[in-house]
Amino acid sequence: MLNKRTVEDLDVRGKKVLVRCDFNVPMNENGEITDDRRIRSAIPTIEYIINNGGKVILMSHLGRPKGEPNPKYSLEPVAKRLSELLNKEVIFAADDNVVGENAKKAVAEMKEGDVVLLQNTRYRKEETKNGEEFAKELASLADLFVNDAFGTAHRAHASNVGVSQHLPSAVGYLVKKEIEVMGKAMSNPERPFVAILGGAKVSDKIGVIENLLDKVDSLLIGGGMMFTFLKAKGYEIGKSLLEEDKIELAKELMKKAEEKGVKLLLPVDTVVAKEFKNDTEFKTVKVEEIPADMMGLDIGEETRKIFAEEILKAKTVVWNGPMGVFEMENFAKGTEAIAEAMAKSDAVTIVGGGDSAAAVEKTGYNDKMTHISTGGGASLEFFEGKTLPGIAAIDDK
Ligand SMILES: Nc1ncnc2c1ncn2[C@@H]1O[C@H](COP(=O)(O)OP(=O)(O)O)[C@@H](O)[C@H]1O
Ligand SMILES: O=C(OP(=O)(O)O)[C@H](O)COP(=O)(O)O
Repeated sequence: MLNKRTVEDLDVRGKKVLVRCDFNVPMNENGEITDDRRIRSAIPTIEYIINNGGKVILMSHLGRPKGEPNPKYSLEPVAKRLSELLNKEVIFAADDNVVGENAKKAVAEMKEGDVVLLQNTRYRKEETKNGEEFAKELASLADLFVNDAFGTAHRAHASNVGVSQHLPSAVGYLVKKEIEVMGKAMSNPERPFVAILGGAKVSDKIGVIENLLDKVDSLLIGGGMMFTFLKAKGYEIGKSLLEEDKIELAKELMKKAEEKGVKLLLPVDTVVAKEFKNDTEFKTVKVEEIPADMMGLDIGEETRKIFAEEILKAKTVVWNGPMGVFEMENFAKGTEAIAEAMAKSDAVTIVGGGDSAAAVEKTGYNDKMTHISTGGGASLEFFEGKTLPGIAAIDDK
């Protein structure tokens, strides 16, 4: 059980409550939100504070704008969507400095039940460095702090960890639910236990494999993650995604898997494309035969079968990271096949991550999963058994 104060332990009436959410939602090239699960998941905490006479000041990051204001990463579309979902006005305090004149004025004018959303916290370079000054600026806006950003709980940044040091703090309903549901599933997982890793954040996530090897029976690797491993095996991977400085680590991990008797399955075939777009020349090739001028954007048909068989034998399955560039129809089949196999299996099935959750939603198999987590990297680190800094920083009960 989570030994942290929750929003219900705070007296929010008449108070300004700063709430850290993870509104890092997938968007298309037109800046439209393609999956609003992370926004919907924040509603219970926001409504609790509104209904109990508090003032809600929301903050989040979106994407990786590298410490500079960039309209591409503005939270304005999130403010609009949230306003529709809450059926009330969400005041968007658009400040390039995050805590600037607009934000201060909007907060000063708040009445009980009002909701203000600050601009993307990653517009400030101090955010990802957990800068003390920025944390104090954020804290100065409010009386209380609630962390409900489960998807960001594996980061120690100013807007989750830093700010918590300057205000009485609690976790929100989403963080509580995620920890309780996944904690239960992971406390004594039924075996075989299969983990599936893919996606594009290769250097961020390859590190979790070491600890996962102590927990799982099989590890299936697809998505952008697969090519660093294939390169480590000595294959040519053409123009596919590669983390050059992780090749050695990939070699060590394959060796460790063998020593520990964990089945580490890599794709045997891949869908390669001329360009990173849907309407381009593409074909399926064996992983030994990736052409130099093409890039792998999905797992192939043979791999889908092998992975599905492994999933159907499992009693517990955790998955983070799409198997291919599922946003493009021609490269979505691998991801669909994994979702389908998980939906058919009678195992405990947990999917995590902003894009993975969106991918599962797109397949329509979302209702067949045991749990869809809002966190990808966060849920992986939780499965590893690591302490999540964003949760550890919150006041104990
Ligand atoms: N082979 C690939 N090459 C490039 N990008 C890929 C590949 N396979 C998957 N991706 C991309 O990975 C992204 C999701 O990765 P990630 O952020 O790690 O997952 P999540 O958000 O679920 O945690 C998707 O946008 C998808 O297009
Ligand atoms: O989308 C997120 O993580 P995820 O892709 O692992 O689910 C979180 O919002 C964290 O974002 P970050 O990986 O840029 O720190």
